[in-house]
Amino acid sequence: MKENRERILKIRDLNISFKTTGGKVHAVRGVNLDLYKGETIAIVGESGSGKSVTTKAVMGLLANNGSIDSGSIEYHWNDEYTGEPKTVDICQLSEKELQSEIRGRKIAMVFQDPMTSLNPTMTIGKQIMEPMMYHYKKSKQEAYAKALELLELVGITDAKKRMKNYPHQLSGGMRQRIVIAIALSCDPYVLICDEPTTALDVTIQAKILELIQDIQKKKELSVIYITHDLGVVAKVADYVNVMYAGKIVETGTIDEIFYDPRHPYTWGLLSSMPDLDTDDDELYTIPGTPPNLAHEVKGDAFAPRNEFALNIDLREDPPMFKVPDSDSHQVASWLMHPNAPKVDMPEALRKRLDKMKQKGEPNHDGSTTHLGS
Ligand SMILES: Nc1ncnc2c1ncn2[C@@H]1O[C@H](COP(=O)(O)OP(=O)(O)OP(=O)(O)O)[C@@H](O)[C@H]1O
Repeated sequence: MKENRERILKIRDLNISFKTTGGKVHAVRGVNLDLYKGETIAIVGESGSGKSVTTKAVMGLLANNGSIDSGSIEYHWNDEYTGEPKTVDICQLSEKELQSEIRGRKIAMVFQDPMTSLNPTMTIGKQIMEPMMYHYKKSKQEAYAKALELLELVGITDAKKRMKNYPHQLSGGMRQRIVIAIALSCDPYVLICDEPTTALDVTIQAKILELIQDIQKKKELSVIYITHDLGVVAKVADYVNVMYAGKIVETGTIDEIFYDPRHPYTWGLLSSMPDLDTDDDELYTIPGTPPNLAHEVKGDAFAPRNEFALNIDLREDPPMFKVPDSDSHQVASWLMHPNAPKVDMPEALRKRLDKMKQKGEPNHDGSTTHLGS
């Protein structure tokens, strides 16, 4: 772990619900999360686990039927002029403050499908320039010059010509580069990438991830990835947060989550991750389905799907247990209680993870060195 890490986001006990015709959906249940300057965290979990809702709350972008019932999302920064440390709770800001202070300017988001974030009727140039003119009151000339710079940064050649193009004239990979350029146009400190490569083919996916990593290094950005894809996580993340039914059930460094996972849900996710040696037919799927969050969850929400569930799981929600000898690894499972029976991860997964370790995966910095070295 790096010394003198500078915390930029601190989420504590965040609870979010949505009013629906089927009742109140408790989508995010007591989430704690930290993000430090220049670092990358990933939030992983099955569909509906609350990944997007959590990060949308960070942007102050919850749907109209949603509300933050309790908790805080502190954003920390140093004042541009005085250098003084400042803190704001994003949950307490008005829409106007969110628009002028946070969204785009301090925290920007890249969504899965570039076509949904680009305006099909507006040229690329205009779409990159507008936020700068709005947020920073840049003149047209300044915004134009910066837009060219940004297009270069995201690896788009012939930038002047591209500025005049409309989104449909570009390939999927190029469009995602444009979306990244727009996200970076107001020099945010945090970039949230929601499944940024899912809609792209595999070779383009790798290029976009590399691009985000390059830019991150150049600009000391902090990045949050939301993804189903543990392969993406392995390539990019420093820290991983595993989410299930609105809760973070395991958190740790990438090595801890990939080589020493403790939560049976994390075991399931890792077992169901495709790799080059696995025939798709052999892939494991976690049995059952996540709970309906419109109903109150009693005990551990994962218990009905957990072959290792204990009696207490049916009655009480487990707290976060610290894994001994680690400052970063925590697990919400009663199996971590000192009096719990000792349960090891499934043998097939152990073998799989050992094989990955031998191969030097996860290879999140793009190098060929083994982790932990
Ligand atoms: N506007 C809404 N109204 C009602 N329920 C909602 C709304 N938005 C999200 N939810 C519910 O909140 C829960 C968490 O959704 P969320 O989109 O955060 O999941 P996710 O982990 O990001 O899934 P995915 O990977 O599919 O995007 C789900 O049960 C979802 O149905």
